Amino acid sequence: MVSKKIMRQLGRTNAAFNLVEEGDRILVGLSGGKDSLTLVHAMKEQQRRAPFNFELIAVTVAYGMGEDFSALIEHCRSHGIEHHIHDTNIYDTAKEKIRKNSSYCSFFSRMRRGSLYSAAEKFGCNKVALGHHLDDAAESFFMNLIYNGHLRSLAPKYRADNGLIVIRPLIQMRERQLAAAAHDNDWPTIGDEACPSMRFDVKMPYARAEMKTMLSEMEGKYPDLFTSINAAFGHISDDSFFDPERFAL
Ligand SMILES: Nc1ncnc2c1ncn2[C@@H]1O[C@H](COP(=O)(O)OP(=O)(O)OP(=O)(O)O)[C@@H](O)[C@H]1O
Repeated sequence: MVSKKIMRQLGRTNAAFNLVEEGDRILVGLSGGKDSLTLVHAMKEQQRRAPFNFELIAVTVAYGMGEDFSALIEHCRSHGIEHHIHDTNIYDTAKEKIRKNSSYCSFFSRMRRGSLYSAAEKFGCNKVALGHHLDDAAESFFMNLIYNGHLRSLAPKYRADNGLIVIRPLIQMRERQLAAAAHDNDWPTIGDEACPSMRFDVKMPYARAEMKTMLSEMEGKYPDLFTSINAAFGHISDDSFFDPERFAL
């Protein structure tokens, strides 16, 4: 069961950004981690409660490295969640294509996103739901600020180049809330070891880990940090920066 608090926040985020709409057929990206498992259960509950109809299917992208998804398949079956494994050869492609020193994680993330989009087409879905949360949005924001010189985060909803709408229903929730949901329900979660980048002998993505540490130190000092980040992401004075395209005058 997904907590009332999560369901309430899901409802608020949905209402604010019009995420799920009548007649949608939504592909939920299910890695089997705590976030996407919570997402699929929360959306299933939302489907039961919504005064309008929409469809949900969960899809797991397999990288072609002999993953064992039997526990995840059984979990979905026993909870009445339509679930498909989308087979790919991303792992082999990575071995051939990846440039030296490029980030394995971002390579896999790009390839996986492409596969999720093809799966959405194959299953006739108009939206793709991802399990990113507020901690992800804050980490992305600071990574973009510090490493790329770009003010940028993760949108709750956007249209991809191919026309598909991507939604992030958990984007205003804390990672620890989602971890607690998975733990309290005893869901069989797949951890980071499932990411194929772990199989390559390269530097791990330190940047994100560093941002996590930095944010947790800041939160120690400013306990309301994430409440403020959530508010700030919704209050943007874009004419107060230096972007010539955004000057109000
Ligand atoms: N192998 C996969 N198959 C389908 N969807 C995926 C897969 N990996 C990630 N996703 C989707 O992309 C989102 C973001 O992926 P990311 O790798 O940042 O998170 P994650 O740490 O895998 O999250 P989770 O706790 O859900 O596993 C996930 O929440 C999920 O919706």
